[in-house]
Amino acid sequence: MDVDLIVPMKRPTQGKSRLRGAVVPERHPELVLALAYDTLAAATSADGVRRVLVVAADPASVADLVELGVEIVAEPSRGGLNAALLYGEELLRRDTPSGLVGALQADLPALRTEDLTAALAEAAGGRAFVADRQGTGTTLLLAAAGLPLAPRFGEGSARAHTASGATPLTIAAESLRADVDTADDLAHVRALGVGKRTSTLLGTPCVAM
Ligand SMILES: Nc1nc2c(ncn2[C@@H]2O[C@H](COP(=O)(O)OP(=O)(O)OP(=O)(O)O)[C@@H](O)[C@H]2O)c(=O)[nH]1
Ligand SMILES: C=C(OP(=O)(O)O)C(=O)O
Repeated sequence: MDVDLIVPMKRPTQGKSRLRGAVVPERHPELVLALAYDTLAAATSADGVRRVLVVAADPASVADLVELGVEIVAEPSRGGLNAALLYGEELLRRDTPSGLVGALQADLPALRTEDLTAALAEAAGGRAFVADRQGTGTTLLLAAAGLPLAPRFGEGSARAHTASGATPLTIAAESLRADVDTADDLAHVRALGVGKRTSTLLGTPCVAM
């Protein structure tokens, strides 16, 4: 069964504050959008992914992403990241009550379709997550078919997801663990090879998808 993914996004002017200074200040929102664009370009092309729903603090500011075939909805209130994910889950479940849903971070610009597909295969319909390369955060959380996602994103989310009974996936999936929060993370994904938008913005070689 294919998965429907929820991708949360703040306003690009406000997101990725730890990355400020990586590009000149007026291009910061463009960088945040480029990271998301490349993440979603891979996610929408991956085998095993059916729908991608972006839950945005400000849909107009991320409207460019529509050309990738994603749907964009406004988060209902300022409840934070997990509230935005729960809202996305509610919408997806309304359409497909017994389907598979997952939450994917929007800051994985080196994401390769095969890493995402491999993670979905290892999860095999169970509640599972992929920790970031530091082992503390979460880049992908998958619900068991028809059961709650129960997102616990935020600091130390890998531990919180384990404590809540989710299975940590063990595949290498390097590109799926390479989230970009800091300048060090950005250097890491540049070495792995980022997608087209981020590559063009930063002037690095592009990953072959
Ligand atoms: N819709 C929505 N998305 C959020 C919210 N908080 C965080 N996100 C998104 O969740 C993802 C993970 O958040 P972080 O990796 O901490 O990113 P961030 O908050 O932009 O980064 P920092 O400012 O450096 O903490 C990013 O894609 C954010 O845009 C929220 O309140 N609403
Ligand atoms: C919100 C999270 O993202 P980050 O650690 O990238 O801020 C998380 O990993 O739960």
